Amino acid sequence: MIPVLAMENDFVKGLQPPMASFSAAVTNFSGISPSRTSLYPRHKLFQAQCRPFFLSRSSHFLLLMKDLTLPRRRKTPDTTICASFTDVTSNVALEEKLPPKGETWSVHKFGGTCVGTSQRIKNVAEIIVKDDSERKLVVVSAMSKVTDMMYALIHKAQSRDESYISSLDAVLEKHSATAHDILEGDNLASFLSKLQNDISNLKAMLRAIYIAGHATESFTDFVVGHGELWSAQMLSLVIRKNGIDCKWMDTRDVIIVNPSGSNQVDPDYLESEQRLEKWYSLNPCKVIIATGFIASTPQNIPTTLKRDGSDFSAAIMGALFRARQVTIWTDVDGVYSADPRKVSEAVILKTLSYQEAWEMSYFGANVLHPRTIIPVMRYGIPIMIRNIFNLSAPGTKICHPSVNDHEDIQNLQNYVKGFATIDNLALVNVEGTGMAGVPGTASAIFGAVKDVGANVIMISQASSEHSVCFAVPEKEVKAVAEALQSRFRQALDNGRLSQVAIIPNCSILAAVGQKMASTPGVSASLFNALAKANINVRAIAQGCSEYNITVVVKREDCIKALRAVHSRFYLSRTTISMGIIGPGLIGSTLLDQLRDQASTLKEEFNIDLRVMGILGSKSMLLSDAGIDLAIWRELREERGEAADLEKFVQHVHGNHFIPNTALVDCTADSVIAGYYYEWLRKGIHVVTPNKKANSGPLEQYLRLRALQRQSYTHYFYEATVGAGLPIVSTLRGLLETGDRILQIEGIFSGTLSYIFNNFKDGRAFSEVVAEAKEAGYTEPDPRDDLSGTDVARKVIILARESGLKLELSNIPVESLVPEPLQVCASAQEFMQDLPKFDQDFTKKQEDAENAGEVLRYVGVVDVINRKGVVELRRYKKDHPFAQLSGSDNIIAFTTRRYKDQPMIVRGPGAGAQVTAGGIFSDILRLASYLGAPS
Ligand SMILES: NC(=O)C1=CN([C@@H]2O[C@H](COP(=O)(O)OP(=O)(O)OC[C@H]3O[C@@H](n4cnc5c(N)ncnc54)[C@H](OP(=O)(O)O)[C@@H]3O)[C@@H](O)[C@H]2O)C=CC1
Ligand SMILES: N[C@@H](CC=O)C(=O)O
Ligand code: NA
Repeated sequence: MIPVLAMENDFVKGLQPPMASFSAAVTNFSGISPSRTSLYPRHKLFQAQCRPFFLSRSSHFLLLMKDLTLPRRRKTPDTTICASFTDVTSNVALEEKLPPKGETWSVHKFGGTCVGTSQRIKNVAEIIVKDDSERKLVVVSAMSKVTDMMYALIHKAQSRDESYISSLDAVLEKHSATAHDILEGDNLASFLSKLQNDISNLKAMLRAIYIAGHATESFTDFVVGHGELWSAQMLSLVIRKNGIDCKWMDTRDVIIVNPSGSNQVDPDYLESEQRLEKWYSLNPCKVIIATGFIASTPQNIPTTLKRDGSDFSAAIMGALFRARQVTIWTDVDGVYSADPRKVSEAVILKTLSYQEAWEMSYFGANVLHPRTIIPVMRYGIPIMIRNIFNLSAPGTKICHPSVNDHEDIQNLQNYVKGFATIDNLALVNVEGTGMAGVPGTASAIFGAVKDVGANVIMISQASSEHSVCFAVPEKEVKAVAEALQSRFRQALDNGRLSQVAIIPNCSILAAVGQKMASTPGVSASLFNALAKANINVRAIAQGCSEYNITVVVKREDCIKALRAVHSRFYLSRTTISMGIIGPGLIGSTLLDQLRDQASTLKEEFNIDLRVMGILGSKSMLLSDAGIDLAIWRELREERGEAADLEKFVQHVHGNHFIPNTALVDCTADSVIAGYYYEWLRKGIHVVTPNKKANSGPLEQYLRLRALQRQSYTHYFYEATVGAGLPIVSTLRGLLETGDRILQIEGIFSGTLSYIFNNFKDGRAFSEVVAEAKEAGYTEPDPRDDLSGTDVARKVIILARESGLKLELSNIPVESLVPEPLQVCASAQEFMQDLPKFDQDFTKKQEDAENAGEVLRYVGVVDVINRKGVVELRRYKKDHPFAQLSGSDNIIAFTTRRYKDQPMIVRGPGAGAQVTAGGIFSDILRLASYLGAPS
């Protein structure tokens, strides 16, 4: 029995060749006789030429027939027609060899890019060969671009473009070159011969299409499916070369589908299963390389699985084999929580439920097409999305959610998996009092929409029933509006409907997640994030499916909205947008420390610090996603712009996607310090080593601290005293736990400590000062250290912290700056002239030395007497203050609890590393206040 399967009726346009000749031609060729004799009785077949154009177990034949009865003036289809047949009669006695029961099969699908080059085909083979733990069915797509090339052949042929011939040569060349790269000997020869044969058949078929000026759907499907046939054969030969028991499968022999609506097909599982059993009985093996994308109709006409066909093939095979797992190999690490081109923080999702994957793909995320999920979902077979170019990435697993997935209510990511958007939409709002309580209104509205063939993407109706609002693609909205105007003309005229309004330029933002909609707080967080980003929501829809909340926003707001909601659910609560002001010695050291520690903080503590801007006195560098701190200096050189404090602050804080902002002031500038109040009021946290704010005018200081206490905005300044030493925090700890400070006495200047620790053995004072400056201990202007001002500032900071209301001017300070140098115009001039006074300092030092004492520059906060003092004192050599070295600070807290023995903190109190470390630990303190784990 030979059913004639593919006589293309529309192609031959009613042409009816005499069956006798037709039949004879077929019989002649293959020794098989057609069963239907009623075909083409009116026409005379002039010439029939049959040859197999693809040989598999089902042989397809190409029949070129010249029909003499066609009127001469008709150019198309001229005198040649085509038909394809499938021989399903050669009923070879089948041994019942089914895919072995009890054996685990896994299904793998490799897309076009995975088999795009010879090397990639080898890589795929390696992945398959390496793991022999289970039997595998491997679905392959055509090599990348080949399917497009094949469609182009059809297009060219039917548009009578002769270049289809050279394009076909290119197809041949591509596959032949690949085969030469990966195959050898008999394998190569047999593949090339099949390839050559296919190409000459295709040439004949394309010629027919060229003549006809038309290609039917099944002809097209037949031609385009060749890419898969060739890639599957090549891959199977490479795998067999590795000694693996491997066969290739033309899935047109196995997967049977029925057309189901526009550009869709439904698999016939029962029939496919039977065909698989038959196929396997003839081809038992451990590894099957199957063609993706192509299938047959129940009448054995070649067809395709349409869009995303190879994924669908894999899913169908997964279901037919009851596979342990279906792995879709692609070129991305998995499914992202949002489009990574729009949201740089998008993350790869570890798991998705089938429904979530479904929803995400509906909204355009690069996930499996919903229909590819259905076959495997039925059997609960997990789908893995893996990156063939990054085998270390675990990928995304699509499966039934585990019961534990929803236990952790705190972790909102369990509820909202991802976000997706659809652009170019318009909202239609049908409004009027006449709609309420009138059955059939919705039906009339959507009936009118259906009549113009528009696709309704989202619907929302308030329970007051006064308006129905829905979204349609922008390009369809005009027709929809006209249809509604016409359908409701009367209602609009008599006022039952007040308007049919169109809101153009809209986008949909969808949040997708299992149980999201039924979990308290999730939608609140979503809308809160949108509100914070100042995004107006035009319409809302939440299906009862609970997997999706959809909002409509203005198109220009869409990416901003997407980023805002994504950050809300995916960024750590301790993501901080930071602006570093003053990339001098301390600021640049801090940036380098941040660079070195950022990934550890993110991975281990979930603290995500993003430097969004660096501001110097002349130039600044801004970034939207965070400056690459490995190259911040180069970037500043290349892309720096003129410094603008207002723009800088707006940039760092104006980013709605990052929940927290911190400005880190590493200048010594009192003007910058003057902004702290305003920043704190805006909710910007401030961290600084700059002493100017806390030692400035008392009133300003008190205002600042009062604001800090009232708000949840934080202000940290540990490095202002003792650099990285825990001085401010120690004092706070004492005070907050109810201790009473009596006195704080210490060496507060790293510079002066260094100078007096090293000013001995006949060394010149000026030389040691230069050393301290060089070591980075001094203030930007070293006179601030030598004058005692810097120490006085520290004394004031601690005094105020202890509750004393003192001004800087209340602290008597013994300056070490020689009187004549107090008027020097610059720090440089001061350093130049300082040697002139070396003798005076040497004298002081020798006097102390002769008395068995050392010079130490100390500061004292006398809390009992509510005063402070800064002076050069002499201490016996066995005094703790005499034991210091380097830039050591030493601070003794005498308190009610530490009265007999003061609490002492000692260690290096100046220098770039320790100071930047102190600022860094303030930043981390801020992160922990914001909720970072301890
Ligand atoms: N050195 C130390 O051991 C310690 C220092 N500190 C404090 O750290 C701070 C920084 O000191 P250090 O790094 O040594 O000083 P530097 O002079 O090396 O750096 C100061 C930086 O601030 C920048 N700057 C100054 N004014 C402004 C402004 N208005 N806007 C933007 N940027 C400005 C400067 O920019 P530009 O270069 O363009 O002029 C420079 O980059 C000081 O407040 C100091 O008291 C605290 C504890 C210890
Ligand atoms: N210049 C200061 C630096 C720290 O505040 C010092 O020397 O202590
Ligand atoms: Na400190």
